[in-house]
This record gives sequence, structure tokens and C-alpha cells, in this order.
Amino acid sequence: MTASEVVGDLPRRAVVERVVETRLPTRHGTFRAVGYLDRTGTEQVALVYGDVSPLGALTRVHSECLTGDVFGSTHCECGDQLAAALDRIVEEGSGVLVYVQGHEGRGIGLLAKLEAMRLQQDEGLDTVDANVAQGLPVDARDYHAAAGILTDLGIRSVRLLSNNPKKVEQLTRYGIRISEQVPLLVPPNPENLRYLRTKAERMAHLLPHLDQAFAGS
Ligand SMILES: Nc1nc2c(ncn2[C@@H]2O[C@H](COP(=O)(O)OP(=O)(O)OP(=O)(O)O)[C@@H](O)[C@H]2O)c(=O)[nH]1
Ligand SMILES: [Zn+2]
Repeated sequence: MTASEVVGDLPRRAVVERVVETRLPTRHGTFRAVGYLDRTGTEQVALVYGDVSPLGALTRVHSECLTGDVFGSTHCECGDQLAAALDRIVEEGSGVLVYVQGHEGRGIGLLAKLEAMRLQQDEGLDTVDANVAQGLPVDARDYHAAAGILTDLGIRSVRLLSNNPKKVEQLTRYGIRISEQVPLLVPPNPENLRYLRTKAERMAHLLPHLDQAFAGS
């Protein structure tokens, strides 16, 4: 990537192309779905609710997770976070959720994520080492397209619904100012306690609500 392509350094040419917009009624509320193509040719979508402020918009940048978001897997907390984020945005009266395709499995893809889950179940590895054991990065996600979408929507700073400081760093790198990191905590379950503990201990995720759950584990 050349310097002129980095949004945060200089937004000289579009990093995403806005292709389509439509009303999207959901069980959470009625959003505007805005569809994009990013530079890799990947289809992306943002759900926009209400009149979004350019400064301090309540925003969720959600990494795709087929197993959690669609199948309701309890291995991770993605599905619950997705629903909670949409509810929070509707309660707030405005906000945006960018659903990032290409982020599956923290960027390693669906099949490698399934293998990582198998390694956690069968070999006792944690979620970090299960990527490393496959010769893959712990986190391969790129936030260029997500930042480009927010910029296209006229958003300059966000209150980011996330527990992950690295997400804040990455969006900042691409020119999105984070005015506040808003916790997006959902109740843990017996299937994901260890997984969440690893995220807190090895990936610096801010998950203070686990302390109480760990006391009993
Ligand atoms: N490699 C791998 N990816 C996983 C695993 N479990 C969930 N994921 C993926 O992790 C991604 C979500 O990343 P997380 O680290 O859970 O959370 P985050 O999005 O960085 O942080 P928050 O904004 O706080 O939700 C999704 O794309 C999931 O598919 C796993 O065991 N291994
Ligand atoms: Zn998940």
C-alpha cells in the first residue's frame, strides 16, 4: 500500500465505492442499509439509523462471524454483541453498524477459524495459540474499508462500541477519531468463559465483567 492510499494519512481517493442504499426493517428497528464494494472487491454493508452526527456517532464496527452471528454459536459472544449493538443504536436514536466482511475468524477465514475451534476443543489450545499453530497471524484484520465507509458516511469521530483497544488503534490509524470507547459487554456462558479469559489476558480486551464470573469458575 502506498502512503497516498492510507485514509488516515491522506484521503486522496475513495477506498470504498457506494453501490446501493435501501430501507432495511429489522427486529431491532428500521435501518438504512448502505452497500459498498471495497478495493479488494469485497461487498460491505453499513446499517445507518436516524440522523447520524459527524462527531461522536455511536458506532459498531462488527467483524463478521458466521458461527456466532448467524448460527448463534456460544463459542464466542459475537451474536449477542451484534444484537446488543443494534439495540443500543436504536435506543440512542442514531448510529451506525459497519458489518465487516473479510474479518471472519479475526481475518483468517471461516475454515481456519473452524480448525482453530477444533484445536481449542481437541488439543486444549487457547484462541491465540490455535491461530499460531496453523502458521497464521493472531489477528489479521484490516480496518481500511471500515474507516473508508465511515468517512463516506460523513463521520469524522465516533463513540465506538467495542472492548478491543486494538480496534481503536486501527481505526485511528485510518483517520477515524475515537471520542470514546463504549464497552459492549454481554453475559458470558460456560462455553465461552475460557475463551473470553484468553481475550482479556492475551489480547488486552477490556472485559471487567468477567471477574465475577471467574470467581465462581
Ligand atoms: N481465529 C479465531 N477467530 C475467532 C474465534 N472465535 C471468534 N473468532 C472471530 O473473532 C472475530 C471477533 O473478534 P473478537 O476478538 O471476538 O472481538 P473484537 O471484534 O476484536 O472486539 P469487540 O469489538 O470487543 O467485539 C470474529 O470475526 C469471529 O469470527 C476463534 O476461536 N479463533
Ligand atoms: Zn464470533
